[in-house]
Amino acid sequence: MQVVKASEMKALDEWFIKEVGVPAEVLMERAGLSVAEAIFEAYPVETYGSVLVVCGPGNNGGDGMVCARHLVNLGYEVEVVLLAEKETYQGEALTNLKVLENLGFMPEEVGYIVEFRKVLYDFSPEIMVDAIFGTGLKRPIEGNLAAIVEEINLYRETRGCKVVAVDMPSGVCADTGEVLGTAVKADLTVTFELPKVGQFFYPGKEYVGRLKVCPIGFFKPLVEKKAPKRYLIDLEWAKKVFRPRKGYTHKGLFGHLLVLAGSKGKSGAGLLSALGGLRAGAGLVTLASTRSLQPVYASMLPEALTAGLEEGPRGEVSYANLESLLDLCEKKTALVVGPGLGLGEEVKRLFWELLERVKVPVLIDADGLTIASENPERLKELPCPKVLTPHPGEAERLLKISKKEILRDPLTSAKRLSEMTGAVVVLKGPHTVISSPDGREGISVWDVPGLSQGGTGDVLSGVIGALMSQRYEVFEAACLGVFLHGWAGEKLASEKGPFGYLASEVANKIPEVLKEICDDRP
Ligand SMILES: NC(=O)C1=CN([C@@H]2O[C@H](COP(=O)(O)OP(=O)(O)OC[C@H]3O[C@@H](n4cnc5c(N)ncnc54)[C@H](O)[C@@H]3O)[C@@H](O)[C@H]2O)[C@H](O)CC1
Ligand SMILES: [K+]
Repeated sequence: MQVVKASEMKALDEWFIKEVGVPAEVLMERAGLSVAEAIFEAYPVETYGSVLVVCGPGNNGGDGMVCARHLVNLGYEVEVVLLAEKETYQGEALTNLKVLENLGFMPEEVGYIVEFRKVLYDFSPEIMVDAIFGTGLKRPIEGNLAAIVEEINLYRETRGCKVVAVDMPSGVCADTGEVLGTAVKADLTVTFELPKVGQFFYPGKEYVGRLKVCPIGFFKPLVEKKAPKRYLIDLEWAKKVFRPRKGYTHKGLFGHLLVLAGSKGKSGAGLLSALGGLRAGAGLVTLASTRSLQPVYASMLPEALTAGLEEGPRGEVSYANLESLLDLCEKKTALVVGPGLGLGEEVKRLFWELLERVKVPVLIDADGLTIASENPERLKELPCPKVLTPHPGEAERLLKISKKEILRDPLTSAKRLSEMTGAVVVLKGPHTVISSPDGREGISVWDVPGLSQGGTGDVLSGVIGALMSQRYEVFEAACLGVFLHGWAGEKLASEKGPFGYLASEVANKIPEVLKEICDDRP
């Protein structure tokens, strides 16, 4: 399923109306009806009999008006208030206002908070429908409208009223998830045709409640073609991309991942990366590090091959290893560089000269990203396909913008970094985003707080590296790796608790996730 921004949805809307010829009234009718049906399913009329529909000045309000009359048909007691003067309504919203009036509804204009409060507390609804703003929100909500939004939230808080948002919780930016001024806190958001980017990112995500995506009459094959190549990385997406294993197989078919990692005092990261690689199905994993770490790695992870390299100052791999490392890369099908690698001058020189000459896909993580951040544009000149897996702090150093700005709009930040480096960028966080230089984007369906702890990023680098070594196309390898890793974390959270599980447990959970993808195939 694709995920859209306001302008992209509007373009799709206009195209279906103007080019394909679906009347706007039909779309609004389907939209309003889908909200009424979602309410009927979630909040049975026997328990939640009365509904106050709060309509804004535009088509979001129009959806609310359609919803109102369908709720009456479903048995609810319904009142409608307009937060704009009747004269302001146009197009299909005006059509539906007139329909309401012809049906005997007398929607009250309540532009002021005192008027709104009077209607609200006289009627005391069990449900409120937020049809104030949708994807047309242009600026922060202020003045009386803000006071009304706050009153809706207070009433919901104190009276246990259920709030159902039409398309977007009013006040949440559909493109970023920012709260513009203030926002309605919904229990359920019914959005149309495709989910909106802002429904996945904080703080807006907290206002969405349960998200339900409802078709309103677009033609699916054309939507997939016309909508942007920004995908929700969920089980449906993963099942399409994942390649189950046939009967006859041998390890050579599943690639050989080389992990270049580790230095004195920073040994765990390499181990976790290699473990992630093995758990995600790499045929072979070689963990290359300093000679002094090699026996440690060999004893702790016997399933991995190990390579001991010359040790330079600071207990890091020395520059002298360049040629032997290039030989080591010969028969490999993917490379992970960076976990615990160190930041000494020799490592930096080795990092750049190695990557200028390897041809296999390379994933750069951790210290590799710190080294790259000294000259991120230089990454673009590297011949190999690249994946970067920064967390917001590493992205801050690479993009030279604040973490706050990065988190304000993760998708745009990841896109900028991808354009700058020519790499697929995995910007980690709640709903990790993935951006490819060719414009494709992914938003992970997983929001797993327990994954934000030391070592889980190392595991992810190995998981994605393993998929790259199995010859998945790098964008798909990145998205699929993020999906598997997130699902493993989600499972641990539901089995063990919200946090406290170990990075190695996340790696060890991957096979169970792979099984479910295979079992679950249609
Ligand atoms: N294909 C679809 O997805 C369909 C969506 N529908 C609904 O249409 C809205 C978008 O409608 P639009 O008229 O463009 O905007 P809104 O109703 O969201 O906003 C109304 C209007 O409000 C003004 N405005 C914006 N911000 C503020 C502010 N802070 N304060 C005051 N006024 C503000 C601005 O002029 C807006 O135009 C979509 O969400 C769906 O609910 C269709 O009904 C069916 C097809
Ligand atoms: K709304």
